[in-house]
Amino acid sequence: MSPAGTARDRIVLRGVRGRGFHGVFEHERREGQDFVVDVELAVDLTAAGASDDLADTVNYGEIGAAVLARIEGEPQDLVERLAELVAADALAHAAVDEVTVTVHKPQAPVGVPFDDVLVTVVRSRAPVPAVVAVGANLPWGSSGPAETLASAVEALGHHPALAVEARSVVVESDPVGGPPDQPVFANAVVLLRTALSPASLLRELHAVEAAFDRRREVRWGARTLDLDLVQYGDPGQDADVRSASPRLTLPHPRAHERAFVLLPWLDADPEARLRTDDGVVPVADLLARVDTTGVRVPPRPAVADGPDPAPDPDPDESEQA
Ligand SMILES: Nc1ncnc2c1ncn2[C@@H]1O[C@H](COP(=O)(O)OP(=O)(O)OP(=O)(O)O)[C@@H](O)[C@H]1O
Ligand SMILES: Nc1nc2c(c(=O)[nH]1)N=C(CO)CN2
Repeated sequence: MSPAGTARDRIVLRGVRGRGFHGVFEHERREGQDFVVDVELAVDLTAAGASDDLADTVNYGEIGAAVLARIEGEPQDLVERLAELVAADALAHAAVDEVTVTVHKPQAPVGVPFDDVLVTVVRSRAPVPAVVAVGANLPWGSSGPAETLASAVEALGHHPALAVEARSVVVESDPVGGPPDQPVFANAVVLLRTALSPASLLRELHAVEAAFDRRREVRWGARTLDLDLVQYGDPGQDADVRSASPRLTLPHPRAHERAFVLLPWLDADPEARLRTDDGVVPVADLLARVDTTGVRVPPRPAVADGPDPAPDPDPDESEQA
């Protein structure tokens, strides 16, 4: 059974054939032979089925071209290695949750009559860090925005495919953009770890929004809950996913200029870094560049109960003394 949140739909490309120079023996490296590759991708096809838009799925032509480039590319000793490289290429697509790759080597030097020799690898994603910005400025039932954020983070923590690693302080922030006269926002940032693909993670975030009655009527309008995927993967290791698709843009295109994201993010992770047009920049530096006047951090609760502080001297009495 697929792990929770992992796509059950499939895109299958069979029999991509090319001449390669992979193999352990010198004559294989010199003369080359045919390699045939099958690829099966686990991708959620719901959005593409509804929109009829190629941007909502994985283009099998791109997958085929990448497979052929690997077959014809740098020679590897083992078909296992070739399969591993094809699998890694497929998992670089933001919509792919899992991949199964079979490499056939029908002219392999087996030494006996045979039909085919093949290896199959099944690869899913290793868990990676992801950063989610949460916001709310409408009540949800009897719950105020800050309470809703706490419940939403709890819901994320209960998801079997998500681990909540840290959560920030909840800040109060003046609305940025959107219709005038909106209520103030509660904003926070959550650090997750997940093996879901970016596309599946966004789908699960949307499901949590829907559970809190999120409605999309006006751009940047008031909302009971908003969950934005700010970053997927670690840019410090050059291992973050970049995507220009309007359905899922990564990193989030406005995070670097939003004090209501940067300030709580720095609270949750003082070492945080974000990829921007200027490269990978510490969030502390980005925060220093933006206007933070509309974002208010609640006072920290006292560490321990102690005696009440001495009252301020009454100014009238001091004057009389
Ligand atoms: N990184 C991302 N995180 C969340 N949604 C994204 C992202 N990139 C693209 N989107 C798309 O943006 C669309 C609008 O999302 P949403 O209604 O949450 O926007 P918003 O929160 O009002 O505005 P903003 O994107 O400026 O935060 C969604 O349908 C989603 O597919
Ligand atoms: N203060 C504040 N302003 C916003 C927010 C938000 O979460 N907080 N979200 C927006 C769209 O996501 C637009 N404007």
